[in-house]
Amino acid sequence: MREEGFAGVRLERVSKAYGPETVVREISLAIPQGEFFTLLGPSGSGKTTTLSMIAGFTLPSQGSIHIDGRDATRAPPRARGLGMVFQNYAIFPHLDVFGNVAFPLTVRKVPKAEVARRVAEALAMVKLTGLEKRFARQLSGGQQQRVALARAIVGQPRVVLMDEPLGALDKNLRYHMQVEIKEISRRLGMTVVYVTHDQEEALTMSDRIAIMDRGRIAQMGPPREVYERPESAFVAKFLGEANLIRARRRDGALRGAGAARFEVAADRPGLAEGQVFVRPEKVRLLPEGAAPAANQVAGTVRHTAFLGNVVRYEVTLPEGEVMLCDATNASGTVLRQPGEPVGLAWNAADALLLEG
Ligand SMILES: Nc1ncnc2c1ncn2[C@@H]1O[C@H](COP(=O)(O)OP(=O)(O)OP(=O)(O)O)[C@@H](O)[C@H]1O
Repeated sequence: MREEGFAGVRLERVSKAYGPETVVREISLAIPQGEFFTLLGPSGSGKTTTLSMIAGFTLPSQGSIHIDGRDATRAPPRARGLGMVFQNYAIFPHLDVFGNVAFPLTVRKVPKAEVARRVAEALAMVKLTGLEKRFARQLSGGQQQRVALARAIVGQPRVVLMDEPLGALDKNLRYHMQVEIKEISRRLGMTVVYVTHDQEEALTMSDRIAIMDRGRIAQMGPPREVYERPESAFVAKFLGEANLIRARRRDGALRGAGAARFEVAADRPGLAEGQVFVRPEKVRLLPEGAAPAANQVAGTVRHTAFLGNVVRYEVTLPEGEVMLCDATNASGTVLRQPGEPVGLAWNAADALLLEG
């Protein structure tokens, strides 16, 4: 049954329980055709289970799944028309590169000449032309991963599912493959549902990210939005380093860290106390100690770490809280030493008040 108006992948209040344990709770989402959508979350948060329900390997306990306008909730995996790439490549050891990539076509009995043409195209796309006769054991990890990718796209599926496909690769190759996967998916206009626990990977590749926490979607949005505008301390901390400074409302103003006054973007006057969130790269070191202006705190350098492009300062605030400040390593910057008093400042536009 085709639904009006929505190509892509849609989940409607999907849950999965194993015995008494519910591991995915009422997830609803709509991934439009052509979107690169990532499920990001800590281990055990339900990412793989969700992807597996979209793939058809796991049946939802409740809810429905729609692919390309059709109710696919109970359709067998092969009827869903999806491409898939999983961790550890899982390319067939008894087939050469050509055989591996041709596999989805040969099982569908596609004519030989067309198989040859489409395999050649897919291999060109992942830059493996010339390696058709090699077997898995004669390929590097990255090359095996490309074979898996070529196999997933050779049937020209509209939707491709990927579960930690780059998990086994080293950092450089990982980055290279991230760019390549993103580029290929854009060129082919594919919808990609991607699972990772690597926040940098999610930020780099995705059009939208859903951050999962114990079977639920904690927040969903474009990378920049979820990074800069987290709605909870969980999301703030999961997506990189976050300062979360305790604050209470007194006489209409937010105060904390030695009575410093805080101003935030989009204040929530109904919240009597909470945590002020600001990313370390938005925090500046003041030339002298803190002046009595809003969003300035006085502290003592506890530790410094040279990270190459930035110097990370850990600064202890009056009540013992620790704040991180990533100062750019511009030439001529004088490093502050542990034990030195410093002031820290940030803009209200870069700060949020979160519950908790
Ligand atoms: N077949 C199963 N039977 C019982 N429990 C399961 C089964 N599969 C998964 N679970 C549980 O469901 C929860 C979610 O698992 P899932 O694999 O979806 O998490 P994940 O976010 O993908 O984690 P990871 O990043 O470690 O792969 C976990 O607590 C897991 O133990």
